[in-house]
Amino acid sequence: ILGGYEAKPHLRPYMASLQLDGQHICGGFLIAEQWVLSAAHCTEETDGKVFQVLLGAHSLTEPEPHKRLYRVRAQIPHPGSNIHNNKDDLLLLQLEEKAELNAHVQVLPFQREDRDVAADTVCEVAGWGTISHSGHRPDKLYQVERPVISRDVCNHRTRHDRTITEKMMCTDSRRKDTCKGDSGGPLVCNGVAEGVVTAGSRVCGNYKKPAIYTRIAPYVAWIDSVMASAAG
Ligand SMILES: O=C(O)c1[nH]c2ccc(F)cc2c1NC(=O)[C@H]1C[C@@H]1c1ccccc1
Repeated sequence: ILGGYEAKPHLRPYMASLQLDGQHICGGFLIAEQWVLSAAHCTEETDGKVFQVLLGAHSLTEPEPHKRLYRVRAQIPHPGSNIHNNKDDLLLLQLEEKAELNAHVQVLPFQREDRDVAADTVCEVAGWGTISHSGHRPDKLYQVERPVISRDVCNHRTRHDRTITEKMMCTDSRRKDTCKGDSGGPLVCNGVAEGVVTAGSRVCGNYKKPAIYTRIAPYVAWIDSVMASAAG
């Protein structure tokens, strides 16, 4: 998160850190007791290794009550996701067991109505991604507020030049922005997850390259069917 600030501990009890060998790789969030939603690109370069999911954390390293690392039973990338573009950049992770819900571990509702969030709506995004252009990796969760920008503005040839589909949305990236390591986390507007930070490599904090999110509402049928089919 660039240009943001340290989050109040445990006010975002849905936040997940996807880890490999104890290292934060991407964000994610709890959408059901046994399911985390993240970004499919985060599984590239992991050569088939399965993530572990840290829930209930504020600090990545310090011992905290209710902080717990969960094993993952299944990782299901959206079938349309691929390494060449940001399309269908979603990943569902089924935890080995139902997460123990408490004040620090909670599910975040996601938008089920497929309608664009109005431009200028101020949403919030949090993560353990880089907090400086030099790539400093924080130990604590950071957050920032960002206004939604219209798809037409985001698709301008000087911005993302017609690559933003109706299944994506954008936020202004002038100074305050998401960055590497924040991918997979939720864009929260009025308390509801509307988007997932895309994990394609992207410059951060440059107003010419707005942040891109996969909108969740267009994928409700896929999410529900995967969760229903794998129900324990
Ligand atoms: O965050 C992303 O956009 C992104 N997209 C990817 C694609 C493949 C892939 F193998 C990884 C990623 C990845 N995450 C990262 O590189 C994480 C490791 C780096 C990081 C940054 C800040 C703080 C902690 C750790």
